[in-house]
Amino acid sequence: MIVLEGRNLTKHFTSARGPRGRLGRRPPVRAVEDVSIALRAGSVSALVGESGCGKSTVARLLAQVYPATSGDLLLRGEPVRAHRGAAFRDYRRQVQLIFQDPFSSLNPFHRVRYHLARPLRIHGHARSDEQERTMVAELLERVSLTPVEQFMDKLPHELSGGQRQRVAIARALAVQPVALIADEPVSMLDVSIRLGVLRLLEELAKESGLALLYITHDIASARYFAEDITVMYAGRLIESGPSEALTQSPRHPYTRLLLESAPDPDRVTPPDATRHGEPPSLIAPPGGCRFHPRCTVALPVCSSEAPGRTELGEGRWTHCWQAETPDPVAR
Ligand SMILES: Nc1ncnc2c1ncn2[C@@H]1O[C@H](COP(=O)(O)OP(=O)(O)OP(=O)(O)O)[C@@H](O)[C@H]1O
Repeated sequence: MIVLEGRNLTKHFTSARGPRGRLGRRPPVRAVEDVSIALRAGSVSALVGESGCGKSTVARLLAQVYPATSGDLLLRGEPVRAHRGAAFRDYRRQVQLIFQDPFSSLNPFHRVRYHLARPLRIHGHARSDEQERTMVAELLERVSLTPVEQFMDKLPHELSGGQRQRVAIARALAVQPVALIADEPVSMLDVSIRLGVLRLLEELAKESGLALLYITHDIASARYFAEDITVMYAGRLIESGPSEALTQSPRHPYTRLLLESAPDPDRVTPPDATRHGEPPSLIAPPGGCRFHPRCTVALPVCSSEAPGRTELGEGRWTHCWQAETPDPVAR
């Protein structure tokens, strides 16, 4: 069941720097253009792309941290219209965000107990002190911070990075959301503990029926954890499909580049993500397909017209003029 859906989401920011145009206005940063994405109950989806491609902006649009320039949100199939008031607050409760840096999202002066009890109180889930204590303990157990008594009264700085991220996850769960958007949730954590936090998120999605969006620059981890992957480049979606199929036979040259650049223990020479150049500016993105200046198999049409969406069957699609060519790179 689709829990949360963004349809044709577009976000243009007013840029604070750069030259002004003829009317004295600065051109907008076209951070997100025409992004459609659907999250399913009990399922992990991944949104993958390089730094600056607009992933965090998509996360914030889905969580309604700020409004979209255009496009629609649907929660359980119902269009979301409230941008303030009780219905808006309820939406913000149901769609929770987990950030990259758990330290900055926890108040350094408050103990773990406070961080978890506060949302329980605000949303009326705990009606007595005793119920609150029980619920805080349950939340800590759900994120495997046990024995719970050891963690209740800790301050954020007394916890490891992984433990802090688990507290942030528990806090998000406290308000009983239907969707969780995890924006690079492990990229600031020690490599040795990343797997544990990702497994926890996966378990929570499966057991609690949460719809989980895992946002990452690391397509290798997305392949491992997510059922489906959507790839983003310079503000636009370029390819999507079931993780295994997409990573086994990528159809967009950019997805192929991402896979080639991903860490691979069997490869002798180190990968070079910038082999085909750098991502473009989002103030003046290239015309046509935004990837064409970096694409090794670009055709003349790629620089003049943006490719529409080609359905490839079995839940796969891509935006590429050569979508139907089996392997344009190998030609
Ligand atoms: N509030 C803002 N005002 C102006 N420009 C912004 C704002 N937020 C993001 N941008 C710009 O929008 C583009 C996309 O940023 P975003 O943070 O969504 O990318 P990202 O893929 O999440 O990158 P990273 O992984 O580095 O966070 C960038 O060019 C960024 O500078």
